[in-house]
Amino acid sequence: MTRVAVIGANGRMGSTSVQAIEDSADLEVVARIDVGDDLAAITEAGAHVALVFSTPDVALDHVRWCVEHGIHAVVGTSGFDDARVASVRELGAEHPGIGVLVVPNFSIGAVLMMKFAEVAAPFFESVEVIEMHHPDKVDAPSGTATRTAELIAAAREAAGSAPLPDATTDDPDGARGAKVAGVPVHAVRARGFIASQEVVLGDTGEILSLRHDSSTRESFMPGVLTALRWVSEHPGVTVGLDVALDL
Ligand SMILES: NC(=O)C1=CN([C@@H]2O[C@H](COP(=O)(O)OP(=O)(O)OC[C@H]3O[C@@H](n4cnc5c(N)ncnc54)[C@H](OP(=O)(O)O)[C@@H]3O)[C@@H](O)[C@H]2O)C=CC1
Ligand SMILES: O=C(O)C1=N[C@H](C(=O)O)C[C@H](O)C1
Repeated sequence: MTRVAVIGANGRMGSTSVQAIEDSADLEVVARIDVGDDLAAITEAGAHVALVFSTPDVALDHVRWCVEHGIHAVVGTSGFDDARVASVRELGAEHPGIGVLVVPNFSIGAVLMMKFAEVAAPFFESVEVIEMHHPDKVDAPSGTATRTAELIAAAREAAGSAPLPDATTDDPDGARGAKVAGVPVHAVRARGFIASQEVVLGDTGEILSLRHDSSTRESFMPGVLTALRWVSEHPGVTVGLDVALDL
């Protein structure tokens, strides 16, 4: 049995993950950490792997604590940007046996949507990302949208694509969205959504829409379990579930 500590265990994703881990045959929850709990409970419980679903303001501290204490970490918290990844990578060099897997989105469908967007991006003149989430989400744009925009930008740069066409000169209220790696990203927050994203690719006379919807948090659980099984066998810092899925 792989012994798992869940950090942010009382939250929406933490509590759903606790249930999924308990329902699996080969993983067990040995520590449930939330606000006010001492992280020492993780080592005292003999955890092998920590699943981090705490809030973006504290997740880096949690991951660093895990690496320093010889615990592999799967990071689900959003906002884990390049600077945070670099900080963990630097720390990880002092703990070479430890694996850290940062996963912007655990849903297999969302991972495929990001991959399809990366493949398609150089073939279209225009591309924009629209992400839609529940209004209790604290960060925008979503980690998924940020990762998607970065993958799109890298694919277009590698292919030598032209800049995205846009004649807008007057946009005092930011109606054209945030620019992530140069790609427009639009964030919707509305009751009824869990997590959705549409990548709109346009060229003369055609539009390709790549849309993914998670309507329950259970949609993330196969990816969470895959990541927990994968991480201890893969030392170093890895970004994206696509790597663990051999995509
Ligand atoms: N990678 C993926 O596929 C997915 C990622 N996410 C991301 O996961 C993160 C969590 O999302 P969600 O579960 O909806 O959010 P929640 O706010 O429901 O859960 C976060 C939990 O972390 C707790 N927490 C806050 N500070 C600490 C601390 N210092 N120590 C321990 N626990 C702490 C919170 O407690 P309290 O409420 O008391 O502050 C809360 O219980 C977000 O960044 C979200 O974007 C979400 C869905 C899928
Ligand atoms: O907060 C959420 O709910 C989600 N957060 C992640 C993100 O920011 O991309 C993953 C998913 O979109 C749900």
